[in-house]
Formats: sequence, structure tokens, C-alpha cells
Amino acid sequence: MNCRVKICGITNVEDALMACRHGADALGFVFYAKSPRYVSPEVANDIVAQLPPFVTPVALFVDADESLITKVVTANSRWMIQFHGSETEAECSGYQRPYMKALRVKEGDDIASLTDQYPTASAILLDAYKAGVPGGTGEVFNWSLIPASLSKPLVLAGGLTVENVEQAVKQVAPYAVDVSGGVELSKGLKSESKVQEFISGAKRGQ
Ligand SMILES: O=C(O)c1ccccc1NCC(=O)[C@H](O)[C@H](O)COP(=O)(O)O
Repeated sequence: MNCRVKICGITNVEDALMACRHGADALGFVFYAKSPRYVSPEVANDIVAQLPPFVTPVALFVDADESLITKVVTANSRWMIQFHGSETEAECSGYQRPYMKALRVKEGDDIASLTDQYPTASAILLDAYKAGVPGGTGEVFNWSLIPASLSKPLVLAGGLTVENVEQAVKQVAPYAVDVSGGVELSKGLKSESKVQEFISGAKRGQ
């Protein structure tokens, strides 16, 4: 199966176009002000306007105000939304946009039932849980906690790197993989060689 790749935490057009050149299927833009990968709605939409076709921009929010979400996604019809906080199904489905719901996985979580709470989601993103850090932790969670099948396409995230992505794809067989820190030179700046190697590794694993 073709494992798709989302490169998250894009902050500049050079990294965005570089990731597209190397085959990224989606680019994540973080609108969470406390993140070192935060990007403003204006900068992000300027980048999105320059993207080639067949690449999905993903607007990432953490329990954001409706006004911010609307401001971002109404500027370009290509946006998909990633809700990375404690948003309910009703809060996620109010924007007439495809969305992913991120779940931060802890031991003992019933991932299947948590997934079923978002019947209108296009996908579920499973990420590592770290107290006080909503995302971009750079930490791997226990992939054996993931049920053999979910009611939604699975995007695997959390601590993926050029070293572990092939094994992650072989073991989990996700619909897509997502990475932020593992392909960076520094927070918010991507490494072309790491992006290229990460995407190649994801393809080798399928
Ligand atoms: O990337 C961030 O800085 C971030 C901050 C706050 C909420 C979510 C964030 N990222 C969401 C993502 O989808 C990341 O790609 C995901 O958490 C994996 O990050 P990493 O472990 O660094 O690959």
C-alpha cells in the first residue's frame, strides 16, 4: 500500500517547495503560538498560494478560537484541518473542511473507541503523549498499542526519524506518516537531506 507522507512544522516557502520536490503529500502549518514552529496565518497562506498541485496543506490548531480557524481556512480552499487539542466532534465538523483528529496515545487508552468519537474525520493521527506538550514532542509511543484495524485511515506520528520510519511503516502499515522534529536542522527549519531520506524510508517500508 502506498504510505503517504506529511511534513509538519513548515515555516517558510523554501522548505515547503523542497518538501514538495521530494514527494511530500501534505505539509503541516502550526498555528499554536507556543510552538517553536508557529507560523502566522498571513505567512502560511502566502506559502500555500505558491504550492504546486496535488499537495495538501494542513492547518494545525490546538483548542483554537473559531475566529482564528476561520481566518486561516477561508483564505484558501485547499486547506485541510488538523485538530490537535481536546476538540469534540461537533467542534471539528463545523468548518465544512476535511479534518484529521489527533489523539495523543497513553498506555490504557482505548484507541478504537476514541477514534469512533469522530465519525466525520477523514483520518485519525496518533501521536505521542507528553504532559504539557501538545505535539512536536520528538517522542515515539508504543506502536503495539495501535489496534490492528481502525474505523478511519491512520496517520502515524511521534518521534519518527530517517532511522525508524521504514520499520514504523512495516510494523504499523499506516495510511500515512507524519514528522516534524525528525527532519529538522533546527526547530522550524527543515533539512533537505533528512526530508529526502525520510520519504525514501517511508516508501521502502511499504
Ligand atoms: O510540531 C509542533 O511544534 C506542534 C506543537 C503543538 C501541537 C502540535 C504540533 N505538531 C503536530 C504534528 O502533527 C507533529 O508533526 C507531530 O506532533 C509529530 O511531531 P514530531 O514528534 O516532532 O515528529
